[in-house]
Amino acid sequence: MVSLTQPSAAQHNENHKDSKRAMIKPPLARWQLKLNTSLDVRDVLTTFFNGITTQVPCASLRYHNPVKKITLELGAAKLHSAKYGLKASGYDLGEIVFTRSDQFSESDLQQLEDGLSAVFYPLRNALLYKEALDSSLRDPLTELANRAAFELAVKRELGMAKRHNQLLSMIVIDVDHFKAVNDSAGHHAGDMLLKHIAQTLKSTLRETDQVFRFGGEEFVILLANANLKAAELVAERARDAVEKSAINTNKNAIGATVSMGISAFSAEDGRDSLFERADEALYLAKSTGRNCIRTEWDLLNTSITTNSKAGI
Ligand SMILES: Nc1nc2c(ncn2[C@@H]2O[C@H](COP(=O)(O)OP(=O)(O)OP(=O)(O)O)[C@@H](O)[C@H]2O)c(=O)[nH]1
Repeated sequence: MVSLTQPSAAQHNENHKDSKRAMIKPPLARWQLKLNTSLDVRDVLTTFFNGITTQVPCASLRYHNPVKKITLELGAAKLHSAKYGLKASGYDLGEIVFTRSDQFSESDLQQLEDGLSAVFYPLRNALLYKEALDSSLRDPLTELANRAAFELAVKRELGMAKRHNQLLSMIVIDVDHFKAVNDSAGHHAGDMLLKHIAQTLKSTLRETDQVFRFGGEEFVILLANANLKAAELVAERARDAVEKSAINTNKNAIGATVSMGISAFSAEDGRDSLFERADEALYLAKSTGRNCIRTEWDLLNTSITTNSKAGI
């Protein structure tokens, strides 16, 4: 049984509950049938919004789910609103607010409620699917996006960079002498340190920068709209933060340093060439002292033969 709560029923009065409901349900409208054809939250809500506005004219729909951190706005908000909390059998799906210029009548509100009953399960399924998708793209130890997420992101970012002639930089990061941490402090401490490094890296980045656990003790950062110089500044901030931080175990504090290699997108680049140059620069950083940053420019000035370290 779906229950719709109205946390701040802008104008909805409880009396409508007394109004007689039709005993025989009308056949489902075409848009209601379509609700089950997508598992994308925005698609489901867009289908719902387009459908419900054919029955109850609305200027906008705002969906807010604080638990899943989703806020969607369809249309442009107007003065009058009707707000519903979506809850059923243990599921709290957040809230939906409809707005328009003139007040909603009792019969409008009734139709909105009927429509919300139809969208509840399609929306729940889309949220569950998103959750499953998100978890398959997240590394459980560090909670960073994982390698599969990296492959999707790099494809998307390269496409954007090519289409719109935008800048894109890649930073490949490897923890220095990490094997020694495992060997001396144990795997559990190693895991805690990796988790800590992941969070330290993330904390030095902007919301729009993307950091991934590429594998083992390797991370990758993708910086949209950043050239090599800008990426170097970001990398130096992250390197410095890792060097200065440590975790406390029962016995002592354990710290680490990281080495980094950077490449910047150019028109002829694909995923592999961009990654290879960053990876070669990382190898150069490893072979010239560690705890430092090298860029693809540095590769031009060195005669060191590079072997791919992080691999593809
Ligand atoms: N605890 C822990 N260790 C990991 C994990 N993934 C990879 N490792 C370890 O990371 C270590 C990487 O060692 P190496 O590739 O030899 O490199 P390194 O010791 O960091 O040395 P350099 O990269 O040359 O500075 C190995 O001992 C792996 O077992 C993990 O999830 N947890």
